Amino acid sequence: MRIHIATDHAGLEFSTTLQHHLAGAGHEVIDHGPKVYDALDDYPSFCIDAALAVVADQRAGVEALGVVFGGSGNGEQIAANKVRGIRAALVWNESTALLARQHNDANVISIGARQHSVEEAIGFIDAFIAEPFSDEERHIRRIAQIAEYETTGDIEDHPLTQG
Ligand SMILES: O=C[C@H](O)[C@H](O)[C@H](O)COP(=O)(O)O
Repeated sequence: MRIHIATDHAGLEFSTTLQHHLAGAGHEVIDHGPKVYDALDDYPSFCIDAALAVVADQRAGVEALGVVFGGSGNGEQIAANKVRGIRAALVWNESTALLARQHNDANVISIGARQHSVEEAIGFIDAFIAEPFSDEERHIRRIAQIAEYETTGDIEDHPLTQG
C-alpha cells in the first residue's frame, strides 16, 4: 500500500516515528511535509498535497491511502476534504478507525497528534489501513450521494430508504 502523509509542526515528531513504522510494515511512504520544524507553518498545503496524491493514485489504480495529522486533526481533516474524491475521517479510537473504512470507505485518516500517544495513534492508523470497506449497499448509496453533491453541486431529495 502507498501511504501519503502530511502534518504540520504539531505532528512533525510523530510523523518521523509513524513513517518508520509504516515503512517497516512494508508500505511505501510518501511524505508531503513539512520537512523541518517551523512553529508558524500552516497545515493546509501539506494536507491538500497529500490528498491530491491519494486521489491521483486511486484514479490510476494504485492502492493508496492518506494519513494527515496536526494538533487536533480537525483542520487537517477539513483541508483534505476540500479535495474532490477525498473522504477524510477524523479518528479518535479504534472503533472510529474501523468504521471509517467499513461504512465510509474513507481514503484519508486524520488524527490529533496532541490528543493521543504515538503508540495509540499508530494503532488507529494500522487498524484503518488493514480494514476493508464493507461494500454494503446502504453505505455505497450514501457515499454516492456525497459524490453526487461533490460533482454536481446539487443533491436530490433522497426519500427515506430501508437499509
Ligand atoms: O486544526 C488544526 C491543527 O490542530 C493545528 O495543528 C493547530 O491548530 C496548530 O496550533 P498552533 O499553531 O497553536 O501550534
